[in-house]
Amino acid sequence: MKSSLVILYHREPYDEVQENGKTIYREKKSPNGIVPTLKSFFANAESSTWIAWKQVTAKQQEEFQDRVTMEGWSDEAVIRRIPLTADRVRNFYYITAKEAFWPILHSFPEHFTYESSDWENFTYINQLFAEAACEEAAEDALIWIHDYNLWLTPYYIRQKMPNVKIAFFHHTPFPAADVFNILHWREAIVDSLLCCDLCGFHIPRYVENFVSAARSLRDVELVEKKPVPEAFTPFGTALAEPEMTTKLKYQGRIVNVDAFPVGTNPGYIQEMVNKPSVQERVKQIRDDIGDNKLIVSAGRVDYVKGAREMLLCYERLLERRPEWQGKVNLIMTAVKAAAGMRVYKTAQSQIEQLVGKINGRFSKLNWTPIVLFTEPVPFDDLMAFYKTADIAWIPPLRDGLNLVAKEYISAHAGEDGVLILSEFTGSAVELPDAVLTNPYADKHMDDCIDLALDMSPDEQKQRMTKLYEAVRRYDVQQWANHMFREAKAIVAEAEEPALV
Ligand SMILES: Nc1ncnc2c1ncn2[C@@H]1O[C@H](COP(=O)(O)OP(=O)(O)O[C@H]2O[C@H](CO)[C@@H](O)[C@H](O)[C@H]2O)[C@@H](O)[C@H]1O
Ligand SMILES: O=P(O)(O)OC[C@H](O)CO
Repeated sequence: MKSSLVILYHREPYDEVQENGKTIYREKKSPNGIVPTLKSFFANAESSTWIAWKQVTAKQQEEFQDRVTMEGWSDEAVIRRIPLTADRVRNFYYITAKEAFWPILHSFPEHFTYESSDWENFTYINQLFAEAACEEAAEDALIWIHDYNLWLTPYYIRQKMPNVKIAFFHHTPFPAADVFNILHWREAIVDSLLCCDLCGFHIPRYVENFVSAARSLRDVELVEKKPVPEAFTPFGTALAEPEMTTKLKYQGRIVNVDAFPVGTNPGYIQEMVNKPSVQERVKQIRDDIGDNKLIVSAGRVDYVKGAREMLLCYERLLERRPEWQGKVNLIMTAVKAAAGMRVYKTAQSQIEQLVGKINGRFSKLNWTPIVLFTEPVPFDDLMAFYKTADIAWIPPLRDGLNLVAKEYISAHAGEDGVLILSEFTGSAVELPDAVLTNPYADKHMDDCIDLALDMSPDEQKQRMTKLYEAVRRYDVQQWANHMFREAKAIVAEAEEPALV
């Protein structure tokens, strides 16, 4: 049976492990916010397919099962796997995506490496995804593609299925045109994105960046521009935009562009936080640290995440305000996206060295300033950290959105807590009641941690109530609904008789 919804995301929605000679599918452990987001509505969807790659050996390839279903999910939710050799995965994901595209997307051109990239392999794998999508999709299906790893799939799909609906969502930032255009393959990428019916981004700034990149390379007509929706800050912060393009025209086709930031699931997070096992963990942590202030900083190891800037600021805090020595604890998670990525080695050793230095310098027999986790933390523990923490410190130099901010807010349900959030995360333009910080400015970082540590319970509640409202108003279901609504509107638009 063909699917009415086909999702393309490069990762599979589960970890496949062998236990006692049997294949077991387990919840993913990696610190990736996209898989749980997509899974939350895919698992119950009717006639849907998720397409991902799967690394295989030559032997595994012989008896490879390309379509699987998950226990507890709808039988009509199928996972279609594309078998790839280790070499292809390495060149596609570890190198071309992470060493060439990632630094450009996050405006770190100094990390961009052209020589090692394998564009041919990238194109080939994108073609495989496109072919699989066309095999799975019904004529009137919606094909929803996620992230830059699959930048070229819209082009190949459009060639085979000229009338199918294609939507693309960017989970990362989209950089300014002068940074994007460093990519040698920029025309092919833009041509492919212009084959979509809808190109979605987290925030208006990324939409505008995409539009200016597209217009710098192709003769694209700007059809419609509007003031940004109320949910976004229109001015006054680093990523604010007052207006946003909503429609482009290229080679006779309309390309809708839009900003709809991914949401979290506040109800589920509340349920998790209130579980007896999590409550017990919260109590344990509190018993361990007493009245100390607890700061949590959760995320993956990445030079874009601002871990170095945060650690240096924390060190300055302990120097500047020695009264906090022994009175504050920082729990930090810095987990690799996948094992063996050379691009993150420096970032990881920098974090480990700095943590070692700060702990070595300030620890007392009964107090260690930082506890660092470099392995994935079980979800229950993460929830307990969020709930216990007086402060969540989220300092990225760049981040598409940042779901940890929304998860922390949800865990506190508008009651208490302080969120320090970098202005360079997409979520900053949705969450103006956070303590917005500029991780490029030491003094500003210092002022923000002081403000957070000294904030009165009244001010905490006032800010967190508004933050919780924002997170609940636009949760993960709203995000998916937004997308499906737009897809429907596209059909209606296409079916409207032409004006004569
Ligand atoms: N130590 C740990 N162990 C286990 N899990 C952990 C963990 N630390 C964090 N996590 C979890 O991992 C997720 C990370 O979320 P992010 O928003 O940072 O997304 P991510 O970087 O995967 O991807 C991208 O997609 C998302 C969603 O679109 C964007 O917010 C983001 O900017 C973009 O890079 C969170 O859900 C968090 O709970
Ligand atoms: O590195 P991954 O596989 O966790 O994926 C990265 C996301 O797609 C970033 O937006």
